[in-house]
Amino acid sequence: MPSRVSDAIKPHKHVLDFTSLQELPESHAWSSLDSPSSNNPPTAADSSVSESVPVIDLDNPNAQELVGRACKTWGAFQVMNHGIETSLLDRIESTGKSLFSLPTHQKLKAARAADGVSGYGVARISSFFSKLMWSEGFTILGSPLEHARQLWPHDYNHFCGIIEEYEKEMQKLAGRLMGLMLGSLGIAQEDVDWAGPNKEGAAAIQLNSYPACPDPDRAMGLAAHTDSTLLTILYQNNTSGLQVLRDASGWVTVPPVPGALVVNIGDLLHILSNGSYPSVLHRAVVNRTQQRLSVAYLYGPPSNVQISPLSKLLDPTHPPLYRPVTWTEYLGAKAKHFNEALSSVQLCIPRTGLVNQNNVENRVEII
Ligand SMILES: C=C1C[C@]23C[C@@]1(O)CC[C@H]2[C@@]12CCC[C@@](C)(C(=O)O1)[C@H]2[C@@H]3C(=O)O
Ligand SMILES: O=C(O)CCC(=O)C(=O)O
Ligand SMILES: [Fe+2]
Repeated sequence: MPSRVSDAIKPHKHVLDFTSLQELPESHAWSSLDSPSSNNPPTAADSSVSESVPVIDLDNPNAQELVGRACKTWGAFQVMNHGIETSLLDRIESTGKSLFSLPTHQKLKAARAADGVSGYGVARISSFFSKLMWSEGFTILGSPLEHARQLWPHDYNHFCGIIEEYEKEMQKLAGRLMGLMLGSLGIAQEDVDWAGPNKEGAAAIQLNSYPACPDPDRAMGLAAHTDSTLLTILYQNNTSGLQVLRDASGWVTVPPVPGALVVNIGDLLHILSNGSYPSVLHRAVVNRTQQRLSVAYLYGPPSNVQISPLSKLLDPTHPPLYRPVTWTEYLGAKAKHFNEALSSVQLCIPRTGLVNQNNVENRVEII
């Protein structure tokens, strides 16, 4: 076991053997100078907030209306009766745990390539910060087979089987949630050609592990970000850590609710809804005693589809606020501009807030 911080960091430029550390290394100690204020670790004031993200029963006949309200006001909610078997959630949790408990040298055999998306490594948003995050992740885009073979040369099918089943079930749930979200905007899912029944979106799975941390108040599990997705479905184990930013209340913890899944709005739904359903800034904080595990299902449109504000939501007083983008193009903008990506695809808005009513083509004009 390494006794010095430098030894614990050595195996790979940015991956720590977290278990060997008794104190927080400087490389992982966040202060207000290291990040914009919205990224600061929580303060005592944050935990005094009483409001919390809505928990919606999908069997409730008013589910669509409740989803719409949550999307408008929170950008996130939790769902119950979502149709995903508890045993599948248990299996994804335990396979995630077994992945992250492999020795560091073994995990590094499946390291994400510098120009790649899939594989093991630190949070990809790390490059935007001077300090490192107290977490490790494993991203799956497409088949996990090659990486699974490197992690478990004799037993890779077990992992691949669980991932395949998880993807299939999550794809169904994501389609159902898209239907509710579009319905709550007054739009039939069938009217959006790439979102109709039997159409499959694209998706990635992100397994996150946040080890117990010797100095949680100065560490950051995953810094504040929005997802580039239409929507993200997050399974979190029974340890809290996820927080969403609510303008009036600051950072609000999304407590683990047994059997529930967290849903959050990503930037592409923000664009599609012309800003009616804003993507939500969220982050993960860490704690002193327990490892936390989360699994994000990042759901987007088929990669070649151009996403732009839905025409039914537009009129001369509601001009399109964003230009069309594909998911691939938007991920490029995110990699370059990070949390400024959404503004990078924003169209000019009238300075007066008024639009020339005679402009029948919905072109935005500054008057
Ligand atoms: C499809 C994707 C969304 C994502 C980038 C990725 O290519 C795969 C990982 C995703 C993730 C998960 C953690 C937070 C996030 C911002 C990141 O750095 O990697 C998201 C990306 C995203 O939504 O932009
Ligand atoms: O672990 C969490 O609670 C958040 C994870 C997350 O935001 C992500 O993977 O995009
Ligand atoms: Fe996220």
